[in-house]
Amino acid sequence: MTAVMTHPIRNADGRTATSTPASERESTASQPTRRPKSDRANGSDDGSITGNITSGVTVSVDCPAKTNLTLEVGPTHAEWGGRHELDTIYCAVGVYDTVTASAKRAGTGFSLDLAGAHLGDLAASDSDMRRNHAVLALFAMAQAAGRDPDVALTITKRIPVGAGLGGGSADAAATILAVNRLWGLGWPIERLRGIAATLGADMPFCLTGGFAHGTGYGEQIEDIAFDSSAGRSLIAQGFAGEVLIGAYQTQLRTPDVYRKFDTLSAKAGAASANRNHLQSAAIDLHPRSGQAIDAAARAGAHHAFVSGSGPSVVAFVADDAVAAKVIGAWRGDGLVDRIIRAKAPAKPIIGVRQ
Ligand SMILES: C[C@](O)(CO)[C@H](O)COP(=O)(O)OP(=O)(O)OC[C@H]1O[C@@H](n2ccc(N)nc2=O)[C@H](O)[C@@H]1O
Ligand SMILES: Nc1ncnc2c1ncn2[C@@H]1O[C@H](COP(=O)(O)OP(=O)(O)OP(=O)(O)O)[C@@H](O)[C@H]1O
Repeated sequence: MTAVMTHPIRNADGRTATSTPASERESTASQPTRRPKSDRANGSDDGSITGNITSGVTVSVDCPAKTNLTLEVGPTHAEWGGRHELDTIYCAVGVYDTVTASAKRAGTGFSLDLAGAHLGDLAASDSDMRRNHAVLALFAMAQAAGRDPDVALTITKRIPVGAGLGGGSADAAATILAVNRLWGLGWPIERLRGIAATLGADMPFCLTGGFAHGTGYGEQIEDIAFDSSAGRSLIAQGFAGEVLIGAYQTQLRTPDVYRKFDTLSAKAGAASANRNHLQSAAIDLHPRSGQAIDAAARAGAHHAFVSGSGPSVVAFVADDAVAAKVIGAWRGDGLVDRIIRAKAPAKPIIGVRQ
């Protein structure tokens, strides 16, 4: 489904919606795991080039999904809106949403065109495009830059929605990177992270991807270079290479999973034994995720766990033979609804075309 929503900022009534023909939906669905083509020739990954390059330019950002290789959940903090203290190792996984941004005529506001075969609750008729994470990111950038958000955004979604894979955060991060380039702002990544942190815990990480250590409520990011000792250690432990994502039609709401975590922790009175402290809560809410983890482990996956707040399951596999066994187990017993193959760790890719 493709929805086109137009919200001129000075005239909030201009809202239209259209449907995409089935043939187009299929073509989107047929390439969910392919690494997108990119044009890296125009600058670095952080979008840090300067100059006024708005007119006739389309900036395209392919932003990967995220998972958490470890996720330790601490106490809540009132000053973070009741969010929990976290200590996490983020890893970007190479299933990419593509966000494009191009300038619109001054004063005409933004538009959002959303495409993809698996849009989850974004496809609901009452879904408010003004609350889309990409649009919130556009507005935050416009406010910070003192500009009107006269930008046409398109999002091709491949990251499952409400799946614990940070899809909304990826789209917001992609929008921030795209607008930084489109408007020729050339702001460094630290400044972009500050803006992203006002929007969500995962968004600062999604600006750069790869591996990173996250603290605070998840927004304090320390990159882990692949060739650092921490990066080499993660790779040696098997947290790199081929990844299988077991995805579901069911979405889990992140606040519900944290709430369940709080309830379970209060009952158990002890920290979780899992690398992902939210895993038991996600499995409690969605038992098939637990069955898929067990099956992947039996089939020989290096690591299999709930991704973030779930319900998706991520399995790192050493080679095609193990991948085939995991896929066979998942399909044979109907333990997941959809399987996506990807590589990790991944990085956002920025392209510019005239
Ligand atoms: C589960 C993770 O994806 C792991 O990286 C994140 O903790 C959630 O990231 P996110 O969706 O970007 O989080 P936010 O949009 O900031 O918060 C959504 C909701 O998740 C819960 N939340 C999130 C982050 C955090 N450190 N503690 C929380 O309790 C809160 O209920 C919050 O209202
Ligand atoms: N661009 C977007 N992509 C996906 N979801 C979005 C987007 N904008 C808003 N949302 C809403 O955000 C909610 C969470 O979707 P998302 O795919 O980001 O989940 P998630 O990966 O579980 O999030 P996280 O793990 O970061 O908490 C959904 O209910 C969805 O409607």
